[in-house]
Amino acid sequence: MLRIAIPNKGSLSEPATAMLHEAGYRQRTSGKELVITDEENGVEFFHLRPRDIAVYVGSGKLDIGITGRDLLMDCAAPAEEVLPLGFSRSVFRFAADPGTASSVEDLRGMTIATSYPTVVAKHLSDHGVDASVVRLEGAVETSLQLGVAQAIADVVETGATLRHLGLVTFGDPIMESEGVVVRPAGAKSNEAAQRFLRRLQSVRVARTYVMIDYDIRAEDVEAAVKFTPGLESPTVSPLHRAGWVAVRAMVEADRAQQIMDQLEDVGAHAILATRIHACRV
Ligand SMILES: Nc1ncnc2c1ncn2[C@@H]1O[C@H](COP(=O)(O)OP(=O)(O)OP(=O)(O)O)[C@@H](O)[C@H]1O
Ligand SMILES: O=P(O)(O)OC[C@H]1O[C@H](OP(=O)(O)OP(=O)(O)O)[C@H](O)[C@@H]1O
Ligand SMILES: [Mg+2]
Repeated sequence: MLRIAIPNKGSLSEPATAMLHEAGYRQRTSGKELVITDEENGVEFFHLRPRDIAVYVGSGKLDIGITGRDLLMDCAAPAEEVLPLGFSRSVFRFAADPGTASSVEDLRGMTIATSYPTVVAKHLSDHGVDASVVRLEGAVETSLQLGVAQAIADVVETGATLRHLGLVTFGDPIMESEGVVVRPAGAKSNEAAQRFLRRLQSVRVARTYVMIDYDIRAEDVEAAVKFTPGLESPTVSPLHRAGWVAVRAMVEADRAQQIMDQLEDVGAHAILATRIHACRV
């Protein structure tokens, strides 16, 4: 059985579970189930704290984990990212009261509060900045008001928390993160692990593309397929109505509306965009 760690709570939990469900794996029905066996797929899921996942995987106790790239970096366990998953995206940044600092160099001699002390210490040392790092579990922004630190380094998703407190970010982003699949560093590839990765990859592709179908006069098809070249080549089939064809091709979901406008302009009719539930390409 493939033993896989998945986040039991927090920002990663719900999107990770949704992706695994789409990939055809049985998921827990109650938040209290900590270990789930999916006999049919030969997989056992362990619901663990996101911060602990790379530690378990790095120690070799579990074969695979889903966690955040920033959490992986912060725990410094011998685990490595093998597949980015595209959800729980965030940017990790310095922030402070306006006027405190404008670059990482300005932090020399200051105290920085963060829940990711390893990531911050490495960034400071990479920039040759000598500063203190205080580790806090959460609500890191409040440490400024309470005088525990002069600056913070924290996850910024929408920026609403910082705006609410009148804080500003400064310096280059420390890192960009998203949900990732991790394996023990240097782990040998095996068929079960590869199959799991292929399934998740197929969900990513299915989410990235939509299927576009349209009807068009045969003489206009060359103009239209320029906008819908497909992954290999679009499917063009004859229609019962003489002189007309139907075209089918995958396009990037975030460009679908723009492409539909272009297809209309070259004479396409009955243009449909359909979500792809699963795919192997
Ligand atoms: N708004 C956000 N707040 C916190 N983490 C976020 C956010 N958006 C994305 N993430 C990512 O989620 C992971 C952190 O998840 P984690 O469960 O440890 O913290 P959390 O979602 O803040 O939950 P909690 O604060 O309840 O522990 C990191 O990889 C982080 O980059
Ligand atoms: O940019 P935003 O969309 O405002 O999101 C970022 C905020 O969300 C997280 O806090 P969380 O709510 O997880 O509380 P915590 O600090 O206790 O972890 C993070 O630590 C920031 O404070
Ligand atoms: Mg949090």
